[in-house]
Amino acid sequence: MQSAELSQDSIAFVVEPGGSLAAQLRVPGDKSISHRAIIFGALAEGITEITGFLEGEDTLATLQAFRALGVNIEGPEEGRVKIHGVGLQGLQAPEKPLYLGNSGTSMRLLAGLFAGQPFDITLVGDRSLSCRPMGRVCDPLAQMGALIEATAQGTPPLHIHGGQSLQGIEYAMPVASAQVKSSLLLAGLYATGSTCVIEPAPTRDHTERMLMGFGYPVEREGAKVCVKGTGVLRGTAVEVPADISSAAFFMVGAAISQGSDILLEHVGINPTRTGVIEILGRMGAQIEIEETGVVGGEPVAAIRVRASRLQGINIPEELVPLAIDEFPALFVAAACAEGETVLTGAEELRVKESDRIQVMADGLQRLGISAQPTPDGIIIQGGALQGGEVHSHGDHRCAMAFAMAGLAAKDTVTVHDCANVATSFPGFLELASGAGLKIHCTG
Ligand SMILES: O=C(O)C1=C[C@@H](OP(=O)(O)O)[C@@H](O)[C@H](O)C1
Ligand SMILES: C=C(OP(=O)(O)O)C(=O)O
Repeated sequence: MQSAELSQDSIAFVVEPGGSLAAQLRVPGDKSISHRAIIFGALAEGITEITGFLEGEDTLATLQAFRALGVNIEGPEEGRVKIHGVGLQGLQAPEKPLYLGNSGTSMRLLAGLFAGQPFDITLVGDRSLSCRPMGRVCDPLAQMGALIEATAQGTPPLHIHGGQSLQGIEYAMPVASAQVKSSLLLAGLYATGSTCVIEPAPTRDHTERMLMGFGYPVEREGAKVCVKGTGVLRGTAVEVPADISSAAFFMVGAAISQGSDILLEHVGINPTRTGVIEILGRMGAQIEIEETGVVGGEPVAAIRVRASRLQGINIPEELVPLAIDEFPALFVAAACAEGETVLTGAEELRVKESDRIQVMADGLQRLGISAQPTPDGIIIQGGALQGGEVHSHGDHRCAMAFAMAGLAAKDTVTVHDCANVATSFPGFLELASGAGLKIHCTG
């Protein structure tokens, strides 16, 4: 698991100009849903069978964490995972600290779950995860009675002291974060009374949907979602749709390159995730959506995107949480659009796997685009992309966004530090190259 970190800086993507995307393809499984399927499958009574599981480093970190807690998990094999659930009280103390790699979702969700266990656990991460803020979960968890120590800066490692009795709280989140919401709901499974989270804006609701899919009661009233610590999870089948966050690179790539026409199959289009479709649509992208059903409580669709003439826009702030992971790709769309694109209200992007505003602004500038970072967003003037060397700073989403920029660039684009693409999108290079991106890898 640590090999990606050690090999960082050594893997670069090289994208030659002149490519376009023409293919019908399915990107890997949804990362958020895959994490949650492992967590709830482990906590359920009986067997859970997952199909379409994302075999990326982040979700494998969650899977390994539960193996270390004594849960028997078979697979993954071609996206199939079988979990022998141990029930809410069945986890066992791990022998050593749990390494969660690059995965903020694993660290924050598991902090909530482990706050309610009878034993101590330490959670550690890679260099990037070790710089990310954990106070946003540790503070409200402490209000519930949890005992968690972080560094003086509020960053990992987290030392979680077991054996605390948790009480439900009503918590109004200062940031719109599905990770914080989910962390508290997980702690709420072990708390007395109701645990309620109030969202300042809608965030992805996979936790709520999946809890209900496992037969656990969840109450929602407007912006407030509550659980009580008296339920039971029942093992079930979970089919994971393709990840709209991974599909987003192909949507943008097709929109910005002449002659492109791409069909993305079986993509999850949960309305709390579709900001990227809305934003690209407002920019003038030719997008067709054909809803094809509902799997595991999540709507899915085939998404077709063709080469488009994009216009710069002011991105409405209410769309920010609904497209939070897609902004690196959307910045590339903005760089290829006519006129100015302005993003505000997105300071959260500064505390992801990298400071995504700065990293993308630096890279786009190196490719000849005017990209002006602001404290909570960016102002991008569309223009002619040149070739050049850019750095992803170990951030998978920045790496894949820059790779797609190569479709519209006049010359070769080299993207450094791409090993972490495997955290969310194993096989990206092969899939993108098969679709028509002239990409290869060095190192
Ligand atoms: O709950 C989740 O699965 C996620 C929530 C989002 O983070 P925040 O909750 O910090 O916005 C997102 O950026 C992350 O990739 C996955
Ligand atoms: C922010 C992301 O993930 P995480 O917070 O789980 O590291 C992401 O995948 O873009």
